[in-house]
Amino acid sequence: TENGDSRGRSGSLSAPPPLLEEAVQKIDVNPPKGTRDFPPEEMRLRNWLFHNFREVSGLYGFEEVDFPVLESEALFIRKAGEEIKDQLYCFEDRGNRRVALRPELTPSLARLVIQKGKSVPLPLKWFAVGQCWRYERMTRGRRREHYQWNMDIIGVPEVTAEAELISSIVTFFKRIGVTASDVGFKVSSRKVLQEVLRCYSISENLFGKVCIIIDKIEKIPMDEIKKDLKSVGMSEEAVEDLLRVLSIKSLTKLEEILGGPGEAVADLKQLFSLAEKFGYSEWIQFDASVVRGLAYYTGIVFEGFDREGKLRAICGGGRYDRLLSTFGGDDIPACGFGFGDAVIVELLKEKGILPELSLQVENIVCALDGDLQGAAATVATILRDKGQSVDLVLENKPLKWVFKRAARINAQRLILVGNTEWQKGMVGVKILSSGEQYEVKLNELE
Ligand SMILES: CC(=O)Nc1cnc2ccccc2c1
Repeated sequence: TENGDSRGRSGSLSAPPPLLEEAVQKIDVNPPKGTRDFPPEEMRLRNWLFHNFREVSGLYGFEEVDFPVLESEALFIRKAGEEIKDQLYCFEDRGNRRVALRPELTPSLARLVIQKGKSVPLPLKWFAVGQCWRYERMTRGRRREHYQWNMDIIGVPEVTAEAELISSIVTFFKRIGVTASDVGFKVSSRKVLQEVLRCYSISENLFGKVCIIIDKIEKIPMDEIKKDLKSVGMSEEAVEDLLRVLSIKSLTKLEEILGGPGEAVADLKQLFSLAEKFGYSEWIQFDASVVRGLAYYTGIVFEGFDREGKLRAICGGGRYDRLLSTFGGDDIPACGFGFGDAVIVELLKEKGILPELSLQVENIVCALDGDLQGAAATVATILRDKGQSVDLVLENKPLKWVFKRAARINAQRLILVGNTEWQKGMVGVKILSSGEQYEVKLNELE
């Protein structure tokens, strides 16, 4: 304040405290249920994770895209009974439009591909990192938002696309110190399911529903799975046969049971041979029980799991060749994956390999007395113009306070602007790690 009194306007005894227009009731300083704030430490970890997402995407030649968090509800209305649909964070906006906070990114990506149409030559390799939402009854105390890294290849029907995507996730894991003994990928194909259902002449439109029921195999009791499968129209025999096929863990066995080489086995054989060439064979295994909980997958599906079996799926994805056509687009083949920001952090904590990320400022600059505040600002600007980070002390503080702050912000150097030095066009420098102290001409400071 003008009179230099740091007590603020109502400091002086004469004037009464300013009347508040309305009594401000204490607001809840916590974020809404199921959501998170990102204070500096958490934000450093999130930035580190997203930086690795982006670096890997770049290594694979993918381009970043983004979409609104708010989408038309119609994008996510699917009739296969997915959990993601009955947890849709949807509402009617002031224009009476049915809208939703996106629960996943793939439908938005499909919408953008169709919108771009012929103007973007295929194949497309796009990635996105975006916040996704769900409205869960808080009974389960689970989060209502998380960030997902998605990578998608649009316009490639061959299994080389899925092999490339899995390779990119392996690269990501290796970058952050996660190995093939920590995690693996269970890989299967929904064509396995298709071939079994076809033997029982079960209609295609049941396909999505059956997948969603099977995805719950490890989450609900087996007799409930059987009941659900019968309730969508499968016979006792069909259910038994399907469950037997789903327990298969070897491709050779699968080929026997399916009575010969079909598309499913051919795709999977090609994927496993490509995995060999990419050098990630030890990371993947065939597991017929993997179907994933999204109705639109049509072929290869995969999910990253922790080998100790303590955590939920780390990531998941697969081929979705029909999604674009269900949105009225052309019949364009596509595949992709989603990688959430929650389980991976739990895994890193479990493995004790969370990165040490601290704030690192190169300089802290402070004026040794009040009338040198301007000079300190000049010094800060000189350093900043050279690309050096500076924490400029903005008030008249005792040196003890400055040293304490320098330690807290992990400053490498303390630049002291004092009268005697300033008169000679110099500043004091103290290297905080070694304690070494010297004076330097302002124009020689680098
Ligand atoms: C472990 C976790 O936080 N999962 C999570 C959290 N929020 C979501 C929000 C939308 C869709 C899926 C979600 C999944």
